Amino acid sequence: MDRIHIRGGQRLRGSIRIGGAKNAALPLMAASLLSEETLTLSNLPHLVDITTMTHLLAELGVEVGMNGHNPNDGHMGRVFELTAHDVGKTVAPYEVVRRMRASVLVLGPLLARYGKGKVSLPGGCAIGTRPVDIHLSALEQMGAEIELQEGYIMAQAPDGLKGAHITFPMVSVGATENLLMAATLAEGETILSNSAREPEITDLANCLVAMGAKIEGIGSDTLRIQGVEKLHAAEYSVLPDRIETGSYAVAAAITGGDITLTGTRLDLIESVAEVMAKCGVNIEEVEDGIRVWCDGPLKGVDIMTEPYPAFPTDMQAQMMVLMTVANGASMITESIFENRFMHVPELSRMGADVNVHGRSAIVRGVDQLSGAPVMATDLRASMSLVLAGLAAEGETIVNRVYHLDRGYEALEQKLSACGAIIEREKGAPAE
Ligand SMILES: CC(=O)N[C@H]1[C@@H](OP(=O)(O)OP(=O)(O)OC[C@H]2O[C@@H](n3ccc(=O)[nH]c3=O)[C@H](O)[C@@H]2O)O[C@H](CO)[C@@H](O)[C@@H]1O
Ligand SMILES: C=C(OP(=O)(O)O)C(=O)O
Repeated sequence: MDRIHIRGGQRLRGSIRIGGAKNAALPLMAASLLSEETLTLSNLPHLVDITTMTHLLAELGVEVGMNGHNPNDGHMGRVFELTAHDVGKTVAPYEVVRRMRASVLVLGPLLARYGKGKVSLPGGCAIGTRPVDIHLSALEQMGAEIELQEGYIMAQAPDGLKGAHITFPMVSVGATENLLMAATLAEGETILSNSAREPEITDLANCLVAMGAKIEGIGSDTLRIQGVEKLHAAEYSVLPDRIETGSYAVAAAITGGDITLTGTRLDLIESVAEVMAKCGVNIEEVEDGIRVWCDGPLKGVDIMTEPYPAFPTDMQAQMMVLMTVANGASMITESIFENRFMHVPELSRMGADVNVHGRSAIVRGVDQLSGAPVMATDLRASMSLVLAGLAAEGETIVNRVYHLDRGYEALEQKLSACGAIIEREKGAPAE
């Protein structure tokens, strides 16, 4: 199992290229199941989750052509050509789904295209129970018959999916994506009210439109979809990763550094930039990206995670680390997931002063974090430990790096190019 060694205390300076968004790329790849023609996706990031989705799609009979980079794209990401010939394979097995919850996003497309799908229940994970009840009951409202058997979702719609007016009982990114994809090929009109509005959903909707789908209300919480008979070939470039952008923005701030993040956009991280500005961090838009620098003291700011456009839960752990070295106290409230403070005990081992009370954490800033061996528990918690390590005095060793590889491409290379002392130890003995 790999580990990451970091020697903290370097001011990071330089430039980091932001990759395509993992959380946009995964649904976009699933969307290839909706058409027998080729979906060409560019700016795909180099991540384990993308490999996992590739394996799942191959399992479902999708031909995946990997075409290297697109020189005209302006991005460094990979280009995949995904062709879902009409092979009718409809089983997403446990062995793949257990590695990545986003696998459940194949269910809507399978039902819409083939009228059936058998997808392993994803189960919970370190950050919460994460049920898929909202996905299932919404698909039922479109005429799907669904049973749970031996850990699998067995779904069928022998007469095809029918348009429906669905009001989601709570905002769910995955349920909005699954239903949006399903509705593109359903009979008649579907209205999705109380939809999630994350930029990754807008990206999916825009790609579906490029494939011939009829969607109105893109970017709003009400999506109106007129089902069509078939979708066709399209080419689409994945939007920049706003969470990778925010994470490296924190790296610049916490080290008193100055980093230009290229291939990304300020409007994607507005709520994060707002918090950072209140905290005393400088952020400005530059050509092809943003510049983040910090040359003064940091100030504690309160944060509440909520659905987009509010502050994203996927930036909560990283922002908490910034607060651990800011002046004063901050209250961080996590309203999306019930168990997303797993990084707190590890940060405390590095000298942070954080107290968790239910869904809120009180962070009291300290002068200096100190390096320690720590254990990563989930993707963003892992990044928070890397960020803490960059600011800490001495050496930090982050164990269980496989979480990071799900969501951060070339992490050590990107950070060391800005002066970080960071190294991966390959195949360290199991902890
Ligand atoms: C691959 C991907 O894009 N992952 C993102 C997606 O996850 P994901 O799509 O799983 O997150 P959701 O928006 O669905 O979850 C939000 C909340 O709704 C609950 N819920 C969700 C569905 C359901 O059927 N029943 C239910 O109770 C969840 O447990 C959670 O408490 O959005 C999250 C919230 O922005 C992000 O943290 C994840 O990084
Ligand atoms: C929680 C995340 O991902 P997933 O939904 O794939 O677990 C994340 O990207 O922070």
